[in-house]
Amino acid sequence: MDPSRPASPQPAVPPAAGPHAGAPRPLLVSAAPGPLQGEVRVPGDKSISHRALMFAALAEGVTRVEGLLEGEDVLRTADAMRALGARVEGLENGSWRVEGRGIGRLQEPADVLDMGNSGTAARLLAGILATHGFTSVMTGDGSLRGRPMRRVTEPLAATGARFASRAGGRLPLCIEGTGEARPVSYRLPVASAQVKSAILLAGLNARGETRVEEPVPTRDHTENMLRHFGAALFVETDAAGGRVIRLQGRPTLSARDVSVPADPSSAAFPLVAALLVPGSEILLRGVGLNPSRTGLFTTLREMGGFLELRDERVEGGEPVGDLLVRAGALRGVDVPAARAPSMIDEYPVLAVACAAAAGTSRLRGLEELRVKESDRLASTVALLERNGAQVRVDGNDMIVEGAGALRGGGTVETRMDHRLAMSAVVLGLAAREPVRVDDTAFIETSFPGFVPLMDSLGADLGREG
Ligand SMILES: O=C(O)C1=C[C@@H](OP(=O)(O)O)[C@@H](O)[C@H](O)C1
Ligand SMILES: C=C(OP(=O)(O)O)C(=O)O
Repeated sequence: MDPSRPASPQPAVPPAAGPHAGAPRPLLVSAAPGPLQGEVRVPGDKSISHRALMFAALAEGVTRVEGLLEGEDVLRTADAMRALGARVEGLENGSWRVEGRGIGRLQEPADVLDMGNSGTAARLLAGILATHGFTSVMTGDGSLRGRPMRRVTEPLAATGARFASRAGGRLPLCIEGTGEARPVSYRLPVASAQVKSAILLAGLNARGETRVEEPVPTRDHTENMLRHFGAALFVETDAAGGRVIRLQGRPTLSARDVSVPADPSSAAFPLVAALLVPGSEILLRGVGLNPSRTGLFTTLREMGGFLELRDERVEGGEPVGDLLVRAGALRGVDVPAARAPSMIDEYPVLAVACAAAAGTSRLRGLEELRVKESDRLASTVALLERNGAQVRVDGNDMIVEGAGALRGGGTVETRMDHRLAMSAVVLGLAAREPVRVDDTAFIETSFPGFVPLMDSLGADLGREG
């Protein structure tokens, strides 16, 4: 349903000003000097962090958020909520204080809202802005300006909001919001938590019931957090696993404290590195285990990976646990398409694990990878091919011929894509020959402190500059 992306993910116009407008940060990654060992906690969950700031800004009262991801993507959301009149302050150690304004009471921003590299920030915010009675303009960096926005503007237009964008529905986007919004009823044509969330956020300031039907379940952090802040939200699940979500419009959201678990999508990188670097054993603490996010863990176990959950508990309404990972031989795997939403951001690093495994892997139903920070189907194929692995695309499936070992030796183009950059680092740590990564700067969008964290486990990155 989205207009096709340009063949090249290169920006049509220069990147917006921001940390990534600077010089690229290349890295040469050699095989880890020894086993990876130690205990770490990866940064806070990106999806939950964006939502915590947005809901807190729409709530009445003061919300404290603990463990917020202080990555570039989430800081863009913090800036946007400030520009809309909420008081958002970073305290110390990942603790944040947000003084909300209440639903429908955000103020017109004085300038263009720059959402940087973040699809989640842009799409969820579009939902909020659609049902506020002022006009705003949103842009992003060269990657985000290439990503489809019609998937949210089309359903949101049913509220009465109006949108004007660049050709193909791309940013910059002008949003003429309405304070008298009609509620939307929509069946998602694509499995996207961002689209679902944009509609629900718009529904907060619409009179009556907003209804979203998702044939394939996607991450449910928006639903959980809406309930946590006091909205009346009802979810029905059908026999095939599809869901219908109904939200009563114009609730009063009340400030509530939020505790953000460690991001399972970030944990994926040290996790796969530890499986692949011989002799490794690491413990990943406090990892989010919401079942809508754990597809990678299931898949790696099916490949024979040693992943042991310890001390499973509930923190801030989300299941979390410590994950013990031990290196060992992996075998190829067939990943069903229905699992894709629960591990959508983990395919590049899973593909690295598949290339190192023995036997063929088939990763099915990956059409959504084409519209991420880069065309991740193409960029993951290039990552593997440049480093001596055999891989091909068949329709929307990726087929990786695992050789039982990684050669390396390639230069990886990361294409403004943090997950590609981190997957390339993991590949380099487990390969025979060093891997050159053209730019690691974008890692800051989701995983600040990635290089020092990997070094604390013994990766010894950047030895050769
Ligand atoms: O809702 C969210 O927080 C996210 C949803 C996913 O995107 P889609 O909704 O496009 O699948 C995911 O790729 C992204 O990193 C975060
Ligand atoms: C796809 C991703 O994020 P977003 O859509 O928020 O840019 C990601 O983090 O892998």
